[in-house]
Amino acid sequence: MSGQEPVIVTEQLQKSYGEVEALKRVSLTVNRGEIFGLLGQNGAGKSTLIKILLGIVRKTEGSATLLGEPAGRSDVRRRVGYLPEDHQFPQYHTGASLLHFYGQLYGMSRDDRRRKIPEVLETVGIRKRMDSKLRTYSKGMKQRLGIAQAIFHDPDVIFLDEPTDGVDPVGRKELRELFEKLRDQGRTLFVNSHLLQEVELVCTRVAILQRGEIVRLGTVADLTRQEGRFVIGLAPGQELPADEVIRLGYRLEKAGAFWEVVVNDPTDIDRVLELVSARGLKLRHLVEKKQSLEDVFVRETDQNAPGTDERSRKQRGGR
Ligand SMILES: Nc1ncnc2c1ncn2[C@@H]1O[C@H](COP(=O)(O)OP(=O)(O)OP(=O)(O)O)[C@@H](O)[C@H]1O
Repeated sequence: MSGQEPVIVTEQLQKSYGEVEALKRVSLTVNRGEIFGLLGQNGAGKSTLIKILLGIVRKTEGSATLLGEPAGRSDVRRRVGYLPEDHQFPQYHTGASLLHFYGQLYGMSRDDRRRKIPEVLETVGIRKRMDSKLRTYSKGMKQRLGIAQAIFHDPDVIFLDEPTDGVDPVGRKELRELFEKLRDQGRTLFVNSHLLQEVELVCTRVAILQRGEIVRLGTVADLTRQEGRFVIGLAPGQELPADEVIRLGYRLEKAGAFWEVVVNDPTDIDRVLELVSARGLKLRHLVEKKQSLEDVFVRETDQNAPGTDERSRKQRGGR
């Protein structure tokens, strides 16, 4: 059952590596049954946040709890799954032997492992290759195996760093469906991804981290809404009375068979609709315009911001 049961909570979380302030008073709550997306440029602090929650890195100030316990406690770690970015599993393993290895680490019995290995590999779509060596796996198959490793012990919270990296579009869709299934089972997913379209499709809420601070936090629907910008379509051959709409004080633009109307307050669209009705016109299409998550991200993250990672500046052309 999903609801308002906090699973990940950080309050005024701060982390410094010497002079570098990687996280500055980050307060965030993720509830049970959410697929939460963490976005940010290289060096924004995403990995630091995940590593503190996993108990790999120590916080400097503030608090971080996972499943109601201070982050990093060993009993909590057993209830957490983690897919690291750029994981390198030893090539001599097969898919099955790798999961035997991780299952042992998780304290699962031999019988349990034997029963669950084919099941979980079926779930991620690589069961047929369970006895092949990893050196024969494609990048997408390795990524699916990484996800199998992260969910093998039925964790309540799953951290996924770039989960669909190297997976083809059909595979990405299958993995999205898997993530939704895990969410429907009441698990909480915390996803770190550069693939903003992916995040937009699968995440319920997202946070944009910039230079250690959360600059935007909300549902994908809220972040991508363009308040007061509507697209209107009328029955074929009908024309919106542009002069009258402009006289109401709104902006109007024709876009193909549609009109884009910009009103001051979203409820003002009712006045345009009244006009449509009063002129005997037939409304066929009305939507509030959206922007992509990528647009929001690019606007929020100043590409030349000082303090972003040297590496990311180089990737952008050495500025
Ligand atoms: N062990 C460390 N010692 C010193 N500085 C560090 C260390 N780890 C991270 N940093 C710095 O902290 C800041 C945040 O880094 P972090 O790895 O958390 O960012 P990120 O958002 O995960 O980046 P990426 O998308 O490139 O993985 C960066 O300025 C980075 O250089």
